[in-house]
Amino acid sequence: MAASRQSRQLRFTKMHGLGNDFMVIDGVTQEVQLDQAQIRRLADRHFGVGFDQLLLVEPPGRPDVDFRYRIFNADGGEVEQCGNGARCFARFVREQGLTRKDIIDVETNTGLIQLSIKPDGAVRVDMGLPELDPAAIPFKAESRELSYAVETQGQTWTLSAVSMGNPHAVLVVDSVERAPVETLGPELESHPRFPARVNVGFMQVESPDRVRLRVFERGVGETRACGTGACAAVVAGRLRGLLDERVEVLLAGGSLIIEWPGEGHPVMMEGPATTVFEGQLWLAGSNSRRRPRRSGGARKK
Ligand SMILES: N[C@H](CCC[C@H](N)C(=O)O)C(=O)O
Repeated sequence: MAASRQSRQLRFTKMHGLGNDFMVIDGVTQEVQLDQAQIRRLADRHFGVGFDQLLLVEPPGRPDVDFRYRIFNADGGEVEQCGNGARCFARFVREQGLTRKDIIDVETNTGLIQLSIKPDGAVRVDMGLPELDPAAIPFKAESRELSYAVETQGQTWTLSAVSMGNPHAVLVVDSVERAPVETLGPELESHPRFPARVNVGFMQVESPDRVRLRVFERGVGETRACGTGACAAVVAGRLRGLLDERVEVLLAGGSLIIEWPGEGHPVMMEGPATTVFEGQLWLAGSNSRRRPRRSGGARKK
């Protein structure tokens, strides 16, 4: 029977990690059904809420984790990982009373990550092992190299290719201010050698323990910060012998601490997560059952 179309409400929280901003939705106590077109409209900074990514918190799909966490870019596409989002996720599930844990195990589309909420409110994330095999990034290359020559705009660009669950191209530049982010970013984002498209990082090495980074994100454009981009940049820089094990990554929205001992070890990321406001969405849609709220929070009529 065709469900009657009536508006339905969805609670959400607006958050950011160093200015990379998110709409976070609790899909544990609410039933969430959003299609790509709805996500794109919600991402619009004039007709919707406005965000770089939408983060959807879901119940775990396996007994050894606390939650599942899904990520959608502003263009509506679901992606594998989001570093700044992971930190905001940790803060969100605590603030919403969905957990009381300080160490949270989370399932994402590319595997498990572990989030640790520190007493000062910073969140430390084990982002897992970087992937450097071109086929797994994915990136079209004959063999694995420290860097690759990629042709576009009639020029040859030298870049590293790294996956943190999501694909990243990293270019070393003399100055992030002068880097061709607006033109080269979109060219490389959809370059045919990256079959799943790619996030494009422009890294200026100030010293072995401090870099500046701008990222043109897949499915979004340039963001104020990119957590997986910071991880990928440090991996690329270390492999090229430019960086120490612990690096401060300076982004437009602030700085992250990234630590990577080397191959065979996970990349650790530490940084802030900020809650900005809570809101209520009115969505035209079919009847929907609201999942019973967890104990202790009967909704007032
Ligand atoms: N645009 C990315 C997802 C978000 C990554 C970024 N916001 C982060 O903090 O890691 C991609 O398409 O893979």
